[in-house]
Amino acid sequence: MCWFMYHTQSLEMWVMVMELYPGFSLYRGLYEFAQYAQLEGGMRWEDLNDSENGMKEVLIIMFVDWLVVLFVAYGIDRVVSPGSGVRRRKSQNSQKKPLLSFWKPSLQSKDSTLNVQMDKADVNQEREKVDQLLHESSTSHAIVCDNLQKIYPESDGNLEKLAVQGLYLAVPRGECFGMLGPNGAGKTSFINMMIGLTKPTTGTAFVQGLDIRTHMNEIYTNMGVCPQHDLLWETLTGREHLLFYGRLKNLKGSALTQAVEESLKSLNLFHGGVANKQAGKYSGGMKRRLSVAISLIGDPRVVYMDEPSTGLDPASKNNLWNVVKNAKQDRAIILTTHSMEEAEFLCDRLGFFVDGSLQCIGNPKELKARYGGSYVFTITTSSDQEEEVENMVQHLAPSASKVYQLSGTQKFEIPKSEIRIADVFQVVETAKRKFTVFAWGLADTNMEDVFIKVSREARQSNALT
Ligand SMILES: Nc1ncnc2c1ncn2[C@@H]1O[C@H](COP(=O)(O)OP(=O)(O)OP(=O)(O)O)[C@@H](O)[C@H]1O
Repeated sequence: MCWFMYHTQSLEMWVMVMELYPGFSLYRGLYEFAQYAQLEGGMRWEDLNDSENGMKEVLIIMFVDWLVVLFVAYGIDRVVSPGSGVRRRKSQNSQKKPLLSFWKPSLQSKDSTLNVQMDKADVNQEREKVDQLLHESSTSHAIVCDNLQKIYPESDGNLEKLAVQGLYLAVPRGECFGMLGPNGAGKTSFINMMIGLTKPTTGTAFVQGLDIRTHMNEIYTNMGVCPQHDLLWETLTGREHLLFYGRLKNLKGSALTQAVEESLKSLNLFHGGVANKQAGKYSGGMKRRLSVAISLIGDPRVVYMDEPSTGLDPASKNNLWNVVKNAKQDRAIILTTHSMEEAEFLCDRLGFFVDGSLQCIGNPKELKARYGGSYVFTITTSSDQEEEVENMVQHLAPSASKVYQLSGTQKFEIPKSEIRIADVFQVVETAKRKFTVFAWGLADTNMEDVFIKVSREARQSNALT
């Protein structure tokens, strides 16, 4: 290499070519620096013009190299990263551009087509709605989730966890959307992404047209949250909490005072000096009501409530439901709950989540009709009569299936198409003449049956795949 340096004049062209390799040009530059280091003052700017050292060429070549590598890396990134590629293709193909520039399809919206299970017509329909909304200027939907996904990385011996899988969801203003699902289904993980506590692994969501990945600060001014666990200051009173959060939402003066007083009254925190008591001295139910009041203060357009009625007595629960029902008039509410009664009472639409993915979506009536094409027949006799009862039910409806049996109590699902209610009465009356029937009942499918059915089917299909 050094020999080469001494003979640069004759081999100038070759050296220039070799300098196109960044490693060589770096070596050449360092070599020249080293030569000048022996002189007094080292290398100066004017020395760049010295044709003897070739430093000027080295710098030009390095700059050109940097530019070329930059563009090559960008190109490779566009080709290798699927999301970017999709986005480019999409914008080329798209005739209609979204008016809101940030309402663009997220990185993986098309690539995940294969992941969508084609048999979930309602879930697919929701996805199509999201796709359509993303290409329109419509702001009718306060919340739009575009292939939202959360993966918790492997840590402390725990395996990687896919908590939310490619979720597509559009919630319009004026709707209360209920997220239902067994423990660990991913409901809280979803809410945590929506409120900015965690970042989505892929995909995104738009709240009032603002991207949760980049515009969370703007979103906060229009968002209310009732977290799963109350986040309250022990030493502040209920009123002080509401004044604090009201100010954060830009309420001032009489508007703030009025909003706080109304909020305290509506959630039964006003009378008996409760409003001026420190939150640390509140009961669990009072804390919960204060959390709900905080989530609604300042008239936020979007509210998330994670199991808001946990720990409330029946009267407080009823009161809370009325507050939420009134509150949803002009805002989008996403609510998670384990109470099917609450879900049915409050929510316009329900989504069932199992293992992080949306299994079905629709209004409570639709879901019951879809998953509940059967009656639930329950009968209690002595254990000795179980077989006879089973035969009787099989005779009544050959497709009936037993779902539960314990000490003489049996539960059957009977397809609605196979029986008339009058027939069931007749069969039971006949049975009563033969043996003792302690109790019996015939019920239409309720949301709990839907919940159990959806969870069971999803888990079975997950186990198969
Ligand atoms: N920080 C975390 N790191 C790793 N895994 C997590 C983390 N948080 C949640 N999980 C896992 O992600 C899955 C979803 O949890 P999540 O709390 O979202 O469920 P959930 O539906 O809200 O449950 P619940 O109804 O019990 O509140 C669970 O398996 C949970 O163990």
